[in-house]
Amino acid sequence: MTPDIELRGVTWGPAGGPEILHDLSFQVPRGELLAICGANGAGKSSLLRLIYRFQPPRRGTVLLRGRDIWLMSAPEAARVVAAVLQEQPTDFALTARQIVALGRLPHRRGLFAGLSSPGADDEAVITGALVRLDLVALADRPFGTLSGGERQRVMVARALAQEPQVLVLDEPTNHLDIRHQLELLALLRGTGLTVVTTLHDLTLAAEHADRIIVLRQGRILADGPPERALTETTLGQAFEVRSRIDRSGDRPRFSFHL
Ligand SMILES: Nc1ncnc2c1ncn2[C@@H]1O[C@H](COP(=O)(O)OP(=O)(O)OP(=O)(O)O)[C@@H](O)[C@H]1O
Repeated sequence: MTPDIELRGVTWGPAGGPEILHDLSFQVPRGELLAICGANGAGKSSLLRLIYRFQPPRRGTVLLRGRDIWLMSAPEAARVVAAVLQEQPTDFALTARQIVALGRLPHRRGLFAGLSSPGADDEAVITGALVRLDLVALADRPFGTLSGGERQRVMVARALAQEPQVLVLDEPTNHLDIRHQLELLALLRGTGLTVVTTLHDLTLAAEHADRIIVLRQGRILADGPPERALTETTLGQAFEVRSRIDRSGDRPRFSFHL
């Protein structure tokens, strides 16, 4: 089966700046939950921006379900891939429901598509996303009055309302308390969608990801199931710390030292 995402020899750097991502190649099969881990500045967010069609590679190709993402229109790509980013919208006066409704825009057709109000089908999808993220009681609250964790859940609901096949998330557990972190990862798993997410929390990544790519200075240092990708050696190289992994229990326990 064609992988949902494929990078072929992808290199990226900002215009006029140095190369940040170097010759990356990998595939993400349908339904896989892939976590991208690595130190600050390793290139994780830059990599995600290539996958949700925000920035084109300098060299190489990003394919979405076998098609070059830059040969797709922006709405076409947005019907396949939705992103939950660290930056949140600044239109604080919109209600949670209105923000989630923005997820329907790529599905509207016609000249004034963006201006028309949602139809009955859209409303059902929007309500479904609010229910899944436990936001019904907050649906009519202005976004600006919500807590950081509540806002984060609204952004995930907006992405689900987009009805994508691929979800890309940048540190989605930031701002979430432990219960909501676990719920979010269970929810991501339960969607059956292809998920690519950055995660700083290695315990969460080890427990919930099918596969982990460890990035170091814009290169793939390790790529495989958690127990193969997260080893004392790779973690030592990726984060420049001494690490110990205790695998005696039913889940790995990580400890780190300078
Ligand atoms: N548009 C840009 N212009 C200049 N430098 C950039 C740009 N985007 C990213 N960089 C640089 O590329 C490197 C990788 O950044 P990126 O945000 O991808 O790292 P990251 O792994 O997501 O880090 P963090 O864990 O801190 O979020 C950093 O040194 C960053 O300053």
